Amino acid sequence: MSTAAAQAGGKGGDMPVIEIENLHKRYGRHVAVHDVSFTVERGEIFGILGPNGAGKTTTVECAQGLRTRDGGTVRVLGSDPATDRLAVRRKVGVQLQETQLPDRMRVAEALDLYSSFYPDPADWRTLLAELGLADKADTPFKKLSGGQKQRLSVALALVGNPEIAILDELTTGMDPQARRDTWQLVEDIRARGVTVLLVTHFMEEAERLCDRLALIDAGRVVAVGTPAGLVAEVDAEQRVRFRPSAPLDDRLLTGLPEVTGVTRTGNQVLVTGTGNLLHALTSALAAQRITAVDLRVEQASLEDAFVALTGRHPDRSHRPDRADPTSAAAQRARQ
Ligand SMILES: Nc1ncnc2c1ncn2[C@@H]1O[C@H](COP(=O)(O)OP(=O)(O)OP(=O)(O)O)[C@@H](O)[C@H]1O
Repeated sequence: MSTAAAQAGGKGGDMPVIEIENLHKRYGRHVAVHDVSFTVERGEIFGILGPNGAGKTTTVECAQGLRTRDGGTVRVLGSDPATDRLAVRRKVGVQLQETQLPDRMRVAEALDLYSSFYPDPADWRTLLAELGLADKADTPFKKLSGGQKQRLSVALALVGNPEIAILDELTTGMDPQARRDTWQLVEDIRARGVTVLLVTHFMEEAERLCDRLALIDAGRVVAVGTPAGLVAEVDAEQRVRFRPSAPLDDRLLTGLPEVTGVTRTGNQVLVTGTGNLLHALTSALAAQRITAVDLRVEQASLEDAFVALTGRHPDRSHRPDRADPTSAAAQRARQ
């Protein structure tokens, strides 16, 4: 393990690398970020999770000094990005939502250019090899596949040897395999000793990658915690799914105090409830000599927690197509 990675492992005692307190940002009369506060510790993968338009990108853009905040305080590695933008930019690698390089620019040219912005750039050839792009140095940008473009954008974010990498919707538009490969990439970035601030609207991504996350909805932080901690905070219903081995009268189940609902799909029964649901259910079935075939207990997920906290599904409210002309990114590009 590198020294940086070893340092990254020790979270206790260090000052947070990012501190955001009561951040407020308006675009004209529209309040994009009402009140956002969270801190990111050195060496963690910290997620900002929320639906389309929640204010995630605005928040990280304020942290990078790309946007001027209207209220609150922001400290990144001890500096205020609003007044000390250069210091922040040198230490923070940014993978933009939609990296667009000139079509004909070759991978090596792009990396040379980005390297020239930093006082102590990484050896980009090593970086390319690590990202599986070693043989693409002479390839023009437009000839890269979607996944290769994404990896190049990660290389560009890392070429300045940053202490923090901000990754915004890194896996949007990827197929499941490419998404999994990219998750590995994010873990590799952290293993290099880089703190990762990850913006996402994918539950599974947040649950799988993030040490801690802030759930953001409509410009406000709804909760901050570990994925497991957030799930535990919400007293979500338990769900048990099975096929009865013999005809079953629903009233046998609905009569149990632990059961709050019974629904059927084909020959499958889904029982929701609280307390010691599984025990109550299997005992009641056993008394009727009925076996629960293919019995599955479904754990509450981060999605359940999000829905319980906000009443909304973060994935569903997100547009599938980032080229949507009404999208926040498109609006930003026009301004
Ligand atoms: N430049 C801008 N001018 C006006 N309104 C904007 C601008 N940028 C963002 N907004 C609005 O501010 C709100 C927050 O947008 P933001 O992009 O920060 O959200 P987000 O959570 O990152 O969503 P997305 O996934 O679409 O990027 C949205 O209502 C958006 O339409």
